[in-house]
Amino acid sequence: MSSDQRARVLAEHDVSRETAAALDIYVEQLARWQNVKNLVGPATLTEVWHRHVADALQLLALAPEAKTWVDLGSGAGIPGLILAISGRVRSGLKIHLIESNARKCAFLTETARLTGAPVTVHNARIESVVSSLTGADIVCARALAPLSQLLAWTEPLLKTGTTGLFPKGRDAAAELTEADREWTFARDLIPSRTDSQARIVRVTSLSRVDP
Ligand SMILES: C[S@@+](CC[C@H](N)C(=O)[O-])C[C@H]1O[C@@H](n2cnc3c(N)ncnc32)[C@H](O)[C@@H]1O
Repeated sequence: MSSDQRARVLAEHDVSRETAAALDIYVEQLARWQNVKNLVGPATLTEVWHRHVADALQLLALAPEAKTWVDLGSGAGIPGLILAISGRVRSGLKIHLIESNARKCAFLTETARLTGAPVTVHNARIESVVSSLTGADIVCARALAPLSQLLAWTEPLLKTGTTGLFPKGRDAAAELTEADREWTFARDLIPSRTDSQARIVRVTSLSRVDP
């Protein structure tokens, strides 16, 4: 991992020294657990600041007032745990991390404890807990499922006022076309700051297309 990359990401996102220290703990933990638990694609570890930290931080800037977040399929905490570490000084911030894999949940719980990140880790399947989280300001998910599946999982939230922020790669347009067959929703396509081909799809006001 290059220290240039770290410095660039911290400067671009105006990260305080305290938050940088907490993000360092996250990166160290990721490397330590990766040796035995294989949490992220091994090739991405050398670019963790750009591929994972910066990719997550750009979401926080899109919803600066949001207090309650839900991150689906958190894996190694991307984006949810990184957001919680970075926003932990914001009063009232709470991020729910939903992850079905127990060893990933152990990583999330331990790293949240070490960094003071305000998270609740749900070692559960999305479909069994998401309905209990209505009222959240934001629901997000990276690298989990096509948009139509994300909308199906998050329907209870997105039809009751929650905003969806879904980072997508170059297939965003095709995923929107597919989702439009079943769903009606307002959307913005926000250019990603980490990949010129990628988009963050912001979704509000979801309802099912009338049969
Ligand atoms: C490809 S990984 C992506 C992890 C992370 N969001 C990222 O961007 O690196 C997808 C994660 O979602 C979890 N997952 C998949 N289906 C799930 C479900 N129905 N409920 C909860 N977690 C799920 C998997 O265990 C895995 O950790």
